[in-house]
Amino acid sequence: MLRIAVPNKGVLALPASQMLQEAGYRQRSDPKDLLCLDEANGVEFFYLRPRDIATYVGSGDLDLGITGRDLLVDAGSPAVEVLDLNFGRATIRFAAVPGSLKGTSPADLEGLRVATAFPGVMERYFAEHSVQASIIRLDGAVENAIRLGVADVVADVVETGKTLRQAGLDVLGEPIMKSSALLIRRAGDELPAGVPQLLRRLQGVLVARQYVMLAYDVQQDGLDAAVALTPGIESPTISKLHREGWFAVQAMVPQAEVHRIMDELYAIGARAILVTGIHACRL
Ligand SMILES: Nc1ncnc2c1ncn2[C@@H]1O[C@H](COP(=O)(O)OP(=O)(O)OP(=O)(O)O)[C@@H](O)[C@H]1O
Ligand SMILES: O=P(O)(O)OC[C@H]1O[C@H](OP(=O)(O)OP(=O)(O)O)[C@H](O)[C@@H]1O
Ligand SMILES: [Mg+2]
Repeated sequence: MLRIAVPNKGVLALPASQMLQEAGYRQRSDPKDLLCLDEANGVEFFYLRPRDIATYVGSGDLDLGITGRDLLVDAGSPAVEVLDLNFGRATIRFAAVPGSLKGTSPADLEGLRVATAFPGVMERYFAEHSVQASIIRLDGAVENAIRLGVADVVADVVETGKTLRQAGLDVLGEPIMKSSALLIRRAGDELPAGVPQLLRRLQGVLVARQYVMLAYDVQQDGLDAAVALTPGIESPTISKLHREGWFAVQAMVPQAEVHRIMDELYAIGARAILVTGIHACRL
């Protein structure tokens, strides 16, 4: 039985469970449940704080886990990324009252007090940049630390930047790190049986979310140009229409580009251009 840690609360909890469900796994029906057995797939899911997940996986007590890259680095536990799950995207950034620091380079933080919920990430960062700063470890609402006189600078999660703006702070310099939700496992261990199938399923969900299926009709003289616009993954499917000289084409295209591609197909004479979603796939 594969044992997998899933965030029980916070911003990663819902998208993690949704992704597992889309991959065909059973998930808890009650948000208070801390365990869910998916007997049919041979997996047991444990719902844990995302901050603790790397610890359980690094110790080998659980086979796999879903957590943020920043939380994995912060834990300093011997766990590594298996797959980027493409949700929970955020950055960790420095922020301060505008004009309160000498500059925005790492050296400008020398001797300052930095409040953060990511002390492990910050220790690594300061060691790499040979900067001596004092790290004030807080649990949350870190932006308040400057106003309250506890710190000169904060290092916190920034997604939209709204929280910082509302606190009257400006980001400083480049992001300290970019994070997203990852599937992680213990470093150095062989992958347990059942993991390759789980990976194929999750990759199937990632692809299904990023691609759509495009179908259209085009005449013989536009076919080469149309195929160049929609090369698909292997190659597009082309079938003859009943009407002489016309063809039907089907290909997967990236969702983000579908409207540009439809415009260009239309311009070269393609018609009856239809887009449909993909629910799941194995490539
Ligand atoms: N807007 C966001 N706020 C906080 N964390 C975010 C956000 N977007 C993505 N994340 C990621 O989510 C993870 C933090 O999840 P966690 O559940 O600990 O935070 P939370 O949702 O702020 O919960 P809590 O504040 O109750 O601890 C990190 O990996 C972080 O990078
Ligand atoms: O850039 P934004 O989109 O504003 O999001 C980032 C903010 O959201 C999170 O706070 P949360 O609401 O989880 O409170 P917390 O600080 O108590 O964890 C995070 O710690 C940042 O403060
Ligand atoms: Mg938070």
